[in-house]
Amino acid sequence: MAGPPAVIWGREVEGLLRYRELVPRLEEALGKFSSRDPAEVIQPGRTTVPLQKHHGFMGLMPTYMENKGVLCTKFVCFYKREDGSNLPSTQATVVLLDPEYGNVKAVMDGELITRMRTAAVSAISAKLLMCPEAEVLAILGTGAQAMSHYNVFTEMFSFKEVRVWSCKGQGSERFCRSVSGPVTVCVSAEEAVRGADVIVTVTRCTEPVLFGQWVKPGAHVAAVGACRPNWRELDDVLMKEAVVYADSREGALTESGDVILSGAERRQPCSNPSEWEWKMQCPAQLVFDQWEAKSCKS
Ligand SMILES: NC(=O)C1=CN([C@@H]2O[C@H](COP(=O)(O)OP(=O)(O)OC[C@H]3O[C@@H](n4cnc5c(N)ncnc54)[C@H](O)[C@@H]3O)[C@@H](O)[C@H]2O)C=CC1
Ligand SMILES: O=C(O)C1=NCCCC1
Repeated sequence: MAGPPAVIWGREVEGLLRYRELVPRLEEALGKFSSRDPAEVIQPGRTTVPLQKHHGFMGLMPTYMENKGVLCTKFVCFYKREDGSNLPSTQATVVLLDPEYGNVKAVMDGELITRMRTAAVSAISAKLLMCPEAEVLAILGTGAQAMSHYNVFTEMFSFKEVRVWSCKGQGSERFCRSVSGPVTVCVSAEEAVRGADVIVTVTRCTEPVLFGQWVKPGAHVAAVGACRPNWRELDDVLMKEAVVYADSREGALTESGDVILSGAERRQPCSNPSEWEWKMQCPAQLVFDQWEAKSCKS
């Protein structure tokens, strides 16, 4: 009989995860996912259950990597409510199973894993797509994702300035206290993004906060927050002007309100894969993984 699963919670996860190890692992996993070889990665689109009464959703995210012998699933709950709760608006649990017998090997707190995984994937997209001379990073949002994005982007790249903005200044003070480097707090999203080389959108808004007319040509946008088909962070102008990339065409077309509602033109998969084999190209330059979007305005 299999022994009880290891339980890896909070601080223990914190002590184990480092971007310098996570980023190369994720790059490898993204490459395998893009190869569409079922022995490498099987990752169906996520199943999402609305928690209407609580203004939230539960997503079930299973993955199997046969060659690596990894079978796992994440359960993630995310909420839109503003009830003053101290609990994070995104909570997750990761369950690791033995693929041979199905017994549970480990149960892990997935909150930090979600924060770090998401930010690391945005940073990987920037590594591949942003202009190498990028100097200014702008982050829209000041919550958990904003902090993890600040951490990995400043660890991996040398920006001269990092700007941050949040709706009604919410959370800006806490953000500045929590991050370990310099940051400029902006009074409007426009002020934050004008002239920025890299823009990260990590808000919980459902209407556009980032407008194409503010974004400088060649800027790289990692649009993370609008992960429901009726949520937006980017306006139609940006979506139509940029070039859109996705590593899961299906995921982007099922979950990304920015892709679905903007009516951005869809082209056939490109035949010149870079390090990842991008599966979708649109006139705007946006990268979408199953749960997020990144863009580069051409
Ligand atoms: N693509 C992905 O893989 C992931 C996406 N997300 C999504 O990213 C977003 C941010 O997540 P967290 O940082 O964990 O949330 P959070 O609750 O910690 O932070 C949300 C931020 O958005 C701001 N905000 C809320 N309403 C706004 C509005 N109307 N306009 C502008 N700003 C507004 C808040 O002031 C706060 O700064 C959420 O929508 C979440 O669902 C989260 C994790 C992974
Ligand atoms: O982990 C993810 O992927 C999430 N996507 C949407 C919002 C919650 C977390």
